[in-house]
Amino acid sequence: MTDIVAFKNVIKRYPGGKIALDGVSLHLRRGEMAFLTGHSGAGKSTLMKLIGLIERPTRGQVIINGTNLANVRRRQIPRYRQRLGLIFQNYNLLFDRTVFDNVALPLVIRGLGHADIARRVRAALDTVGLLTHERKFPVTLSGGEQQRVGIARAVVDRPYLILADEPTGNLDPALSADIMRLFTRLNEAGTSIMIATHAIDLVERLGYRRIVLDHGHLEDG
Ligand SMILES: Nc1ncnc2c1ncn2[C@@H]1O[C@H](COP(=O)(O)OP(=O)(O)OP(=O)(O)O)[C@@H](O)[C@H]1O
Repeated sequence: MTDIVAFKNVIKRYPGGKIALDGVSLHLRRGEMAFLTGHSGAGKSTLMKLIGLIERPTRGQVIINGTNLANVRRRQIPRYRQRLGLIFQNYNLLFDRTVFDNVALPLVIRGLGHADIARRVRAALDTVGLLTHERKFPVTLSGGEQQRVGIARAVVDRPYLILADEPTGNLDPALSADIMRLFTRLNEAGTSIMIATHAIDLVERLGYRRIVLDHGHLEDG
């Protein structure tokens, strides 16, 4: 089983009638990194939401790491999501907690011991280059640093798949390039990654696979 993500003829129709994905079949192989691009409204976020079980497909199958998501019941969703690294444009950090506590959150929820948490949080902060910032509060960090805290939190529990929706949407080109390099390194360390982005120039420079959506249809992939 080499696919980490498999979509089989997936249709997503929102209440109200909008068809956001119209018969999408795609595969992301274990260890692969790919960029999801396409015009605004093409269906990128919808595709990500189906993987994150934030939405369910109207028809078709979504199979993640060998699990058909149709078989994941509502009460099992938090546990399912624990092994995904979800990264968003607006970082979703807790501003009343330190960098360390933000990154530690998934491990605290999972009930790990203090020593284990400290070791893993520091390893994740080291990966994103923020080891010296662990006692700071997010508000004192730049946008790029805040996004790196979000990435550290997403990778701290060793996800098998990182899903990033517009991770550089609020960053200038230099910081965006930094964040993309960070994803490249995480991928080289073995994590499968899918990144939805409008930053076509960056994607082209990096030379990874592009999955292109156009009005809910797949162009390539
Ligand atoms: N909850 C919803 N209810 C109804 N329609 C929705 C909902 N979410 C998205 N849509 C519609 O589905 C289509 C695809 O939206 P989606 O957010 O997946 O696109 P996108 O490619 O991520 O766009 P963007 O690049 O602007 O974020 C759009 O027409 C959008 O208006």
